[in-house]
Amino acid sequence: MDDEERNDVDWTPVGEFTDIAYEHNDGIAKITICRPDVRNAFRPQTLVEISRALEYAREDPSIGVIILTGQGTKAFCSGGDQRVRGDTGYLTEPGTSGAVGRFHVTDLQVQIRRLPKPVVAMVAGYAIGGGHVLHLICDLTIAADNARFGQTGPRVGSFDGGFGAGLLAQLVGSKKAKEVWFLCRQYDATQALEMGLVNTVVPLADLEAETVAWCREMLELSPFALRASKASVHAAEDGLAGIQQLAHDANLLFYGTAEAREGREAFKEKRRPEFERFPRRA
Ligand SMILES: CC(C)(COP(=O)(O)OP(=O)(O)OC[C@H]1O[C@@H](n2cnc3c(N)ncnc32)[C@H](O)[C@@H]1OP(=O)(O)O)[C@@H](O)C(=O)NCCC(=O)NCCSC(=O)CCC(=O)c1ccccc1C(=O)O
Repeated sequence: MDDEERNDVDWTPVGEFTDIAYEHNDGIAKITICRPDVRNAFRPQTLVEISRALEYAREDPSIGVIILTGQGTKAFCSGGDQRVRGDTGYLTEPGTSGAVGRFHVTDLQVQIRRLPKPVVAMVAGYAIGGGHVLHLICDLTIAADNARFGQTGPRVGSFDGGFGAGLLAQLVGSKKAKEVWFLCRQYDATQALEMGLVNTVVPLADLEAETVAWCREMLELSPFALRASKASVHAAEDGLAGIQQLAHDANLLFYGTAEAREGREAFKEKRRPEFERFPRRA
């Protein structure tokens, strides 16, 4: 199978992008990093575009699940594009005197983590460095049998003390996470499955069909229960930010009750709310 032979679904492209493709089909959005010449390394533009696409998918009520992937079969993503790395972070206009860089990926990681719809990493080939962290952040990972995983930070002068270390340690244990970061080895798909890094490993030829099948299974389920399940898993892990997400989701539901509506209507009608009509539940 060559690089262009992975499409099993009749995807509809949406929007104008340079570094990614945004497509959808029947409730599923697919975001593809399209920089295969650099193993789908991301530059700031790539991350800004992924962020925009995630926002489209979030706001589109017909979308229930989002797939994040890389173009071709050689890589999901090889992390930050080292050619545009400057002394102040990653640069939007390298070579411009006084250009100030930053880590655009910081906000993107949080966006994926907080996104109230499941995000599935569909990994063929390398998920390396910041690309490995991207798959870690996704809610599920479906790996092709040619997938290879690893961090390279200490080799290239970088580290990720946020989700890249913490989430990894939660998934594979502290000793193994240190091994991943300290030795910068690569792990094949079978090892990744044994470590708990991925949900399943499938033949490369079946990757998209299998990922879409997982997505369709989720689309059969209650969207709000999926949203609350994601927030519930993160509630303890993400501290107050995790509790905030779950609590605000609970408030979303509360808004639909007669009790909450009474508060809103009483305010608008400039009268005392009649909360005594509602039970003080045991
Ligand atoms: C991914 C490889 C293992 C693939 O190897 P191989 O198949 O043999 O292909 P190559 O011949 O090596 O590569 C082909 C071609 O692509 C170019 N390329 C590959 N990766 C990158 C990259 N990341 N940036 C720029 N260019 C890349 C490569 O140079 C070749 O180009 P030619 O012109 O054809 O020579 C292997 O390629 C590899 O190991 N790549 C580097 C992986 C890496 O070190 N990535 C960067 C890690 S650091 C990072 O991702 C920063 C992320 C981040 O933003 C961050 C933010 C906040 C806190 C922490 C972090 C963090 O560090 O994660």
